[in-house]
Amino acid sequence: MATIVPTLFSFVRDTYKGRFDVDTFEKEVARDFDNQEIAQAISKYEQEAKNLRNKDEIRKVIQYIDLTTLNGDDTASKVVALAKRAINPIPTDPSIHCGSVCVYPQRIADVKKFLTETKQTCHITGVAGGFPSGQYHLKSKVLECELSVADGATEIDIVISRASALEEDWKTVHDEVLACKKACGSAHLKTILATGELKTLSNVYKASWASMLAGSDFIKTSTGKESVNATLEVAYVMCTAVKRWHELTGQKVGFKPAGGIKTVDEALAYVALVKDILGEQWLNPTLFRIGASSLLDDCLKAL
Ligand SMILES: O=C[C@H](O)COP(=O)(O)O
Repeated sequence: MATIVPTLFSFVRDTYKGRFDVDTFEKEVARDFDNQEIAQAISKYEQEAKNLRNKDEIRKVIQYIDLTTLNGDDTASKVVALAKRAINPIPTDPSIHCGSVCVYPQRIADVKKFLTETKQTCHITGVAGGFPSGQYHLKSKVLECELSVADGATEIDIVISRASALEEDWKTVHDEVLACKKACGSAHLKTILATGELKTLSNVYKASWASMLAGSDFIKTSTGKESVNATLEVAYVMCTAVKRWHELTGQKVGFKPAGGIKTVDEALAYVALVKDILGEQWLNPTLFRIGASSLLDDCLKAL
């Protein structure tokens, strides 16, 4: 029975793939969150982070990192230096690699060229689809995904339309993610909810659900450009949605907190949260990443 139920749900999901039924969606996402319960869970995760702080866990954190630079003054030499760091973040231990190197679309080809010339491998994440605001025509979002994959990105981080989310137009949120998913081909799609702009936890849950329905391989909290980025509170809500999705479909969607995570202690609190809500099986770079530009520095200091 345990295996039949996910199979049946997978059948239902696949039958309706690409179609968004508003009534079914509203029924599934109608739920409240108990702020007190979330606050208690968060203080437990912060406490557990202190217990987790050891060299083995820090090495694991390094492997979760999507090592990021997303600046207007990024150049080929800067992203190549970052890729070298992502491939060998601990100079004395060549067995450890970051999850990926994460750059703007115009810099993807620079990283790809370096990897080809040096015969090295590393996942390349390209932010695309109107990153960071999402305030662009769908055609250009889709084109950006296609061009990024053509340049060598193996993973694409897109943003949802916050305008549509705030207008409760979840069908448009879903349909845009679906269009980008198709444009990504075999590249993994991580969908950024930009939770700091979604106003309510209920919207965070709905945005998570619409993104997973549209085929996202990961859901990600933030771009790093909002005034409020990753928080344990939104992580709790997003992982609850990922858990529910897994119960219904048998599919494991990844989770990526990103933006403002700078210290080992902060990163380990997310590790404790994922372990508690989704289980140990999520704690590997296939299902858990941390988007961060400076976290690696603190990890190396702590080793
Ligand atoms: O996706 C990754 C974020 O943009 C990184 O944000 P951060 O610079 O605050 O670490």
